[in-house]
Amino acid sequence: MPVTPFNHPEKYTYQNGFGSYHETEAVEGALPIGANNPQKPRYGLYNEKLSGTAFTAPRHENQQTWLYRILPASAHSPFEPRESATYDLNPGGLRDAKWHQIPNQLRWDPFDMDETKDWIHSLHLVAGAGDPSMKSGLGIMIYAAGKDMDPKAAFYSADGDLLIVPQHGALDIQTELGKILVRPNEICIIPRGIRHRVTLPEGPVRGFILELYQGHFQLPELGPIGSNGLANARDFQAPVAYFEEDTESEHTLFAKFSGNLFAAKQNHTPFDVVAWHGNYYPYKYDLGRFNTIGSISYDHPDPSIFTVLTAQSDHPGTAIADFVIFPPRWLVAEDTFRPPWYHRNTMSEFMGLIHGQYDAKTGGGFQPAGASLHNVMSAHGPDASTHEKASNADLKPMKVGDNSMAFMFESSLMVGVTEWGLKKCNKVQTDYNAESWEPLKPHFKRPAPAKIVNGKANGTNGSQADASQQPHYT
Ligand SMILES: O=C(O)Cc1cc(O)ccc1O
Ligand SMILES: [Fe+2]
Repeated sequence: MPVTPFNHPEKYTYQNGFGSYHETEAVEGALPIGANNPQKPRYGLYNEKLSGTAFTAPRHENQQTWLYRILPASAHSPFEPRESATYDLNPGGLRDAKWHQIPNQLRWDPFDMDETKDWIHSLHLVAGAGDPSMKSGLGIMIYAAGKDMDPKAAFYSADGDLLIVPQHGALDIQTELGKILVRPNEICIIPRGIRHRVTLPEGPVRGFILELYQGHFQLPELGPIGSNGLANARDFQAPVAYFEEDTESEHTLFAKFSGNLFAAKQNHTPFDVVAWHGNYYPYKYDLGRFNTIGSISYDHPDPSIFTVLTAQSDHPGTAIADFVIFPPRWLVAEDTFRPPWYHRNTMSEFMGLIHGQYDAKTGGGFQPAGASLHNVMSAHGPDASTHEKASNADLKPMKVGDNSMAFMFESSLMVGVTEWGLKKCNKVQTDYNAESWEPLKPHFKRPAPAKIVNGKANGTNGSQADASQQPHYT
């Protein structure tokens, strides 16, 4: 049987654990013992440190990795601007990527595939907040590509950590620290600065990216849930060291720096790390492993119970970005309107659909590869057809989201939309409100007049007055 990317015994090998200190060597003995930067590293390698946090970041936040490589990352020509007339992922608005702050609920039809693009050129900034040059905020991008990156090219973003959410097609990501294969229903994080090359072993790809301009993702606190649940630490996978040996041919190193593209030349492969140890590395996670927790009595809980990863602001519990999923799950709540409630939020909510159907939007307008944005205090909730179904449903235990996966990038920041996201992509639905909420009918029926005295039923505090109105469970 020929060795393909999918049956090669060693091509995708991972080490498990979130935030773990990992060490890995592709050549036995390449990792120094009891030291980080020996005078003469084994096998003539160079020592190099990659810092993902300030040197003096507190120990529990500190992230760095030591690399043992054939040539240092600095061995390249000066960077030159590339595609400066067209490439713009800069939210500062050099050309057309300025944030438009608008209160409208927005929804996008599925974003198009674009088979003419490679990974680097496939990125489109749709929305976000803040500024990578200030290391503040986040960017939300769409990618759609059909071409492998050049075999002699590598790319990194200096702007932030890339949380990649594939919607279609597999990404074979060769990173400096090893190889990762990511498919839809999995996610991958490539931290700031890590050089990578993306090829497409199963054809065209499309998906979503949250670029975190500040901080790093962590697992959410579990509180009373206890020591297991939601995304379990052992299910996060980091690659093992894997290197190429090419110190002759010309390579191009692309950098996204403050949203602009630059390129430099070097006459050796950037993927020459023979061994590494540390806690700053790319990793992947299979969303199918999420341990979903929900109400087993009554009421619809906050969606924070579905948080996979969170990047906290300086105010604990308030996120710059939460990555939340809506996986297949059982709904059993009694006397409950089971879909999400009608809602206004001080946080902004950008949602996307990977596949299937989202339980708050059964009207058909929220489609796989499509997205929606409910910004700070923009009112939203189930569409009219969902409300109609859910308020009359027989409340048997019911599985929702079978073969489905929606997600949310939730942020405490007001999220602006770029010119591309608003206009150029040509995907914004004009009938979102008209289809979703404007058809909602009033169902209010005033109780018999005798019961109302000064706005209070029977002259007492209305809400608790009539115990027969309260739910009771047997
Ligand atoms: O708006 C949405 O669909 C996301 C969402 C889901 C949920 O279960 C509760 C609140 C919420 O904002
Ligand atoms: Fe919401």
